[in-house]
Amino acid sequence: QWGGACPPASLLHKEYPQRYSSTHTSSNSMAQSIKYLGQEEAQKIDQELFTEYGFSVDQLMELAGLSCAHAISRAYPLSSLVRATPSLLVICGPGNNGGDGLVCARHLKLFGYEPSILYPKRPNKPLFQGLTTQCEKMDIPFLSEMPEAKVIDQAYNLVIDAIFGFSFAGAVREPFGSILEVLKGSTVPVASIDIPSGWDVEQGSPDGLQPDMLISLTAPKRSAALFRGRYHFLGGRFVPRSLEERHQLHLPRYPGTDCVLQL
Ligand SMILES: NC(=O)C1=CN([C@@H]2O[C@H](COP(=O)(O)OP(=O)(O)OC[C@H]3O[C@@H](n4cnc5c(N)ncnc54)[C@H](OP(=O)(O)O)[C@@H]3O)[C@@H](O)[C@H]2O)[C@@H](O)CC1
Ligand SMILES: [K+]
Repeated sequence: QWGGACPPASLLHKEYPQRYSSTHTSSNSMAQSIKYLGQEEAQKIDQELFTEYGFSVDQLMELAGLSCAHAISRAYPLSSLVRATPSLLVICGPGNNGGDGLVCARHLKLFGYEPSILYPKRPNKPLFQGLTTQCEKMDIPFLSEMPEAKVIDQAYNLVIDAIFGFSFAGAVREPFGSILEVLKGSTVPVASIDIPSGWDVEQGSPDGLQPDMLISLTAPKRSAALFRGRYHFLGGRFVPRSLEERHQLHLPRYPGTDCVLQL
């Protein structure tokens, strides 16, 4: 099922009723196709948000990370956790996906969870240094190394995968290759931010990580059509309508004031 050059077209679109749309020209009962983005288009939209629309990275990262925390607390409410403490392991990579993970960890702490962070490759930029300090000041522990799979199984309710996002390419380099191998050997559910890490953004990965949850930011990427976990959420409710229309994203309408939506 993964071997072709591209996932079958039938997998790239899903039908969603436009229940909350007030401006769409079709009737409320008509279904609309959400677009699954290629890597280049995802990066182009990202750039347009900054250059044309005047957003800053930290603004969108805050909204993205906040929406991930909301989605996670919907799928795994505190009352549903199996361990005695509401412990979470958040693994952050070297790019903006890792930044989303730091923001998400901070909000989850405010929601009552007990996150710990593994952040093995830290960019030397004020944005990431600030996000790290905020987590430290909120008593979120930073681990010095990746725990073994059996330790993860005993200690944590959920792993949040904020290792790679839509700029990932090529074979996974260390230390992330070993980290992903450990995760594959663990039985704790994984919630992936934007892309299951290690997956090709468009083609997925047949023997890669198989997360229980995927939170697609802005719009799902093509590989999301191959996601087989229980929870697929859309987050990042910051896309201006004109940008959505230019790229024909056909986003489903978020309910009320919610910043996430289950697909
Ligand atoms: N508009 C939106 O939707 C918004 C999106 N946002 C978020 O940003 C994410 C995209 O962020 P991004 O562009 O910084 O890329 P991302 O994938 O995190 O990291 C790339 C880094 O990983 C590394 N690396 C790459 N390949 C590798 C390999 N094979 N093996 C090992 N390492 C590898 C490489 O680092 P290097 O090793 O070169 O230092 C590179 O710098 C997006 O998915 C979403 O989560 C929100 O924050 C804001 C609004
Ligand atoms: K990820």
